[in-house]
Amino acid sequence: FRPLDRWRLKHIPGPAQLWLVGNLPGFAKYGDFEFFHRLHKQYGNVFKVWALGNNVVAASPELCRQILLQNQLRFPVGNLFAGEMHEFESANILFHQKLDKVRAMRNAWHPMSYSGSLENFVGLMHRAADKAVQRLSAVIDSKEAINAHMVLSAMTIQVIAAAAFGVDVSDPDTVLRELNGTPYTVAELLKDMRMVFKVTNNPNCIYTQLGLLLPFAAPLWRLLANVFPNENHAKALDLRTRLVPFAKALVADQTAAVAEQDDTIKAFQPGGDGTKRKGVAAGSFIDILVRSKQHATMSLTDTEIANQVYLMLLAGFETTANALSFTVYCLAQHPDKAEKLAAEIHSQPENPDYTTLTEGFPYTDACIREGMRLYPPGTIVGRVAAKDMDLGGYKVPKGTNLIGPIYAIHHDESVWPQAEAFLPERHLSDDAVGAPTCPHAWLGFGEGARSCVGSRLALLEAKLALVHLFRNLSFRLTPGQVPLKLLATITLGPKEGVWVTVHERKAAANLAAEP
Ligand code: HEM
Repeated sequence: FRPLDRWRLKHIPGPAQLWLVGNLPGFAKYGDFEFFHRLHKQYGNVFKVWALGNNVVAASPELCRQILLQNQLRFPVGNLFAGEMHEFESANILFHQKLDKVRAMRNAWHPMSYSGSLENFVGLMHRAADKAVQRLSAVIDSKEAINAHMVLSAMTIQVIAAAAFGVDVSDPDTVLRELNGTPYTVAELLKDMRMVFKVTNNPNCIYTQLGLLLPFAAPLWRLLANVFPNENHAKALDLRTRLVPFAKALVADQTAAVAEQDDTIKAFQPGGDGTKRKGVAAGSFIDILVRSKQHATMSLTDTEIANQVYLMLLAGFETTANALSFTVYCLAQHPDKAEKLAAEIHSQPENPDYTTLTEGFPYTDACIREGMRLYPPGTIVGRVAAKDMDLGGYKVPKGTNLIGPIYAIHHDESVWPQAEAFLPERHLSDDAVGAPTCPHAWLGFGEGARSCVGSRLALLEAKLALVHLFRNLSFRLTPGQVPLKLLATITLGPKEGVWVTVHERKAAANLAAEP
């Protein structure tokens, strides 16, 4: 495929490529994160690799930053949906190919990260974290192990559902709306949200692979996917038939409410009684986006708004749950660090407000950053070269796919001394053991004009959850989880969960002393 591109990259080192499948066997054998890590050790900071196209990899912090700051578009991905869903799918910011539209979408996301907006979510996060603590406490001091990853996913899914839709999701039986003549409940919404992640751009789906490999032939893949849908595509379509109309209906309601300047709406009214208007909570993401329509630089269509909300569900819960679970895993392995964390938590008020949370928990922050360094939920970032560029002395032509291998950079001994050790202190001082040898070495949320728009929300939620979890509880890993089995799909997650026994914190010192 694309022999001319291959020829133009022939001066760049890289592993031998097999006919037709290139380096795909390496990805299949190791997973992308580990494969890039190995190639980095073998070929240095710039190398090429063939995975559904030619890619050049920038594997040092400086070069990775260079590709992220100089280029703004990601690789195109074929749109596999037809009709109304085609239009919906085209509004996805991740792989949009028009920069002015991408900027308008990002402008619309920004208010969600303002302190005032985040402050609004703190109460909701406290309640969700309390619930997670209750679920974990149910097995205190019993021999029963619990999958912390499941509990934490349930927590982040609740927070994102409420933050995105402004919907109260505390009662699973609440009917949110009539959709296609049948009631759509909170339980179904949460189930669909879990499914969104599994079926969207699923790398194991043949049509997704074809769309990545040959995006210009998207009409053909679309035709095949719709005439001969495989299981993944059928599920992706099925859940869109509920989530997309649901998001669109809320957008329409809120548009009408904002037009009427009806700021009295405070909560979603399930079913409606004819006198109360349905609506979403003020300050929720839908509300923020709908209000952004009044500004020319942010203006999005209703379909584009619905797609951003849909993406918030996709990007917003699994990533945060994985980051948190990895941090809990590391802390369970290192009781001394967990003690230090608990000491910081006890030095602060029990239910800290937004300002205390952002300013008063440096060690908690450092634990999350260190968990995300060792196990970054986003293992790679991608861009397309906007023009010919010099990358570490190699000429890279315009249009080349560029990859920043976050996991490989985070595990590079020359950048992070004692790279495999869990050392939160390295994020607190330049003199600490294990402090990075160069700036910008931590890339958990990407960098530059396309970096993660949800990073502040994610960090706030993760921090607040740790504060609740480690105030009164401590965790021990059940045997057989070191090293942790990992699963790399769209994100990096724990393959079989993170299984722990749960104990009251006062018992932690004794536990640490146990063999
Ligand atoms: C710990 C949790 C999270 C991690 C590790 C994470 C990681 C990332 C990474 C690595 C990128 C790509 C950045 C780049 O290309 O430079 C990204 C993009 C993005 N993230 Fe996150 N993310 C997290 C949470 C969230 C949350 C909570 C939301 C939404 C509320 C979100 C929404 C997005 C969006 C919309 C983009 C695309 C931005 C664009 O295309 O311009 N993420 N994220």
